[in-house]
Amino acid sequence: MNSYSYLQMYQINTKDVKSYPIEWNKIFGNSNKSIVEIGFGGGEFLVNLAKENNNYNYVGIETSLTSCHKIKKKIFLNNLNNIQIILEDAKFAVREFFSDNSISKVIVNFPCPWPKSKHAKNRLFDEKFLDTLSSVLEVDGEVILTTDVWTYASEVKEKFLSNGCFEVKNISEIQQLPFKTRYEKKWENEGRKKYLLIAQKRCKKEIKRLLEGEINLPHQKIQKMNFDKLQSLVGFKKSSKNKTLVIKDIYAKLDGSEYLVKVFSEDDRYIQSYFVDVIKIKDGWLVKLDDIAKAYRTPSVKEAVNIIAKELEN
Ligand SMILES: C[S@@+](CC[C@H](N)C(=O)[O-])C[C@H]1O[C@@H](n2cnc3c(N)ncnc32)[C@H](O)[C@@H]1O
Repeated sequence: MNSYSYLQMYQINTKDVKSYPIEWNKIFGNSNKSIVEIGFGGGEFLVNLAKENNNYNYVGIETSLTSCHKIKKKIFLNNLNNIQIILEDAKFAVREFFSDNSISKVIVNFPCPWPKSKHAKNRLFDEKFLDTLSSVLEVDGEVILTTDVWTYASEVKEKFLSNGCFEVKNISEIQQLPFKTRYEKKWENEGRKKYLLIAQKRCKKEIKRLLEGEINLPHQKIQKMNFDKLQSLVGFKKSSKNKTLVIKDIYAKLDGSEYLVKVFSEDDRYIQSYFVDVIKIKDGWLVKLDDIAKAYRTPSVKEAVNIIAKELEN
């Protein structure tokens, strides 16, 4: 193996999964429960945890590609087979990729508290995410949060209490984490204190997932294309309660046999940008989600394919 081959390993390509939620026990080849770390940063905590206790499967979720590269190197150097990582927003990933009652612990070390109200939408622990946690954690499963901001710990505690499905077991100052993280060091150097909050699941809320079961490539066939409509699709916008889609642009193949429609869409605050392909076939046109620039087949993505087909049908 050359020195960078590990970059192809340990990461689930979540857009290529055949059905959701992901069957983690098949991936790990055992029946262990999962421990999930959100925002693992340099990966120090998750890698040491996985080294110490082999009775769990460990899944790390990050939005930073650099962090994913860093942890993969550590997993490889430690020869661990009990960690997989996901490059994705944790609010989406925890809800869509984990089944009910399947996680033992969710660990979050030093998340950004996003204190300004204009950034509130970036905060991890919102009402919907707490509902997700109540669903995916096993009974008595725990959320373990470490933060350097006391007001943040107190706010999150209040959110857990008002959710009604959690008992807050602990909220206190701690001296150190079992394994030091990069941000723990950083805040220690600045003389900041550390606080630990543990919330334990007591009951479960029903949640609605966007991706569930087998996900087929959305497609529609049309007999005859209205070429005037094709041009006017740019700028098309449709919004409903939890879905928005906007057609941004259209690219054509020189011989006119294929068009790529660039779409932005949003489901429940999860934004995706992708292409819908309109291709000439023997007896008409095929409108389908382009399978190269991958997108999750969420309700708004399926709707985009249907709307484009309907608008273009002559
Ligand atoms: C302040 S750093 C803490 C990193 C690490 N836990 C530590 O203690 O050193 C927060 C990390 O969370 C990640 N992050 C932020 N929002 C996220 C989200 N919605 N889903 C997954 N990771 C997220 C960031 O990329 C960043 O690496």
